[in-house]
Amino acid sequence: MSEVEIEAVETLSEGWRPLRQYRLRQMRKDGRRQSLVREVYAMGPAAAVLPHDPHRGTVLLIRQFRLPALLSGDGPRLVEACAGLVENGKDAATTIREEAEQELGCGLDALREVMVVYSSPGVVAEKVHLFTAVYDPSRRHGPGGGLPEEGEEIEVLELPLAEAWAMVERREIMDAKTVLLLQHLKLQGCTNGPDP
Ligand SMILES: Nc1nc2c(ncn2[C@@H]2O[C@H](COP(=O)(O)OP(=O)(O)O[C@H]3O[C@H](CO)[C@@H](O)[C@H](O)[C@@H]3O)[C@@H](O)[C@H]2O)c(=O)[nH]1
Ligand SMILES: [Mg+2]
Repeated sequence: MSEVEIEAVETLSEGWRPLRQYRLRQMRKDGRRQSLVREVYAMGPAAAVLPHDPHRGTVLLIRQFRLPALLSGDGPRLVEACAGLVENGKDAATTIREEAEQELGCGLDALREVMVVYSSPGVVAEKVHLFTAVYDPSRRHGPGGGLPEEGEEIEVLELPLAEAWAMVERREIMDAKTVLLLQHLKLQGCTNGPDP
């Protein structure tokens, strides 16, 4: 008998993404088995990128409407790294280049995958691929803004890395993937590293 046995799966909701309830048997460390019921929001992978200009020490971020943040007493707009859901058989790198075009109006140069993180592993199956990228101001060819037909209204922010980090400390940036990427860049220095 394996460590986890799923006995039944029920789809509770077929909304934007399915919400499923799992009934399972799980082995504890002492060998005893316990029955559990767990609900999981069935999200696929996602990707996020923090573009930085090593010559000017700046980063590109976005500000967009986020209902869950509003419901938790913040928002209604959060400052975040550009991000998107990985769909239609694309890989994370292709997805994030397209999202950068749509949301930031910017082409990306060297792209580096620095981490893969679960965004909320107790509830959501989503893994987020976190990238840094070098950008040059000459690659900013449009206003960005996202897809109005999907309700997106995205403001692009270009800030010195030090100012973005000060916003984390003032709790003006509270999105986990964005904090991780800013911290990574702060630790490694806003330099122009080679492609992997
Ligand atoms: N969250 C959510 N989005 C919806 C829904 N219906 C439509 N959408 C739209 O689906 C699009 C998703 O846009 P992407 O750019 O692909 O994703 P993202 O919102 O930037 O992705 C980020 O948020 C996700 C949660 O919504 C995260 O899962 C992901 O990691 C990332 O942080 C948005 O236009 C959003 O408005 C809904 O019920 N829920
Ligand atoms: Mg997005």
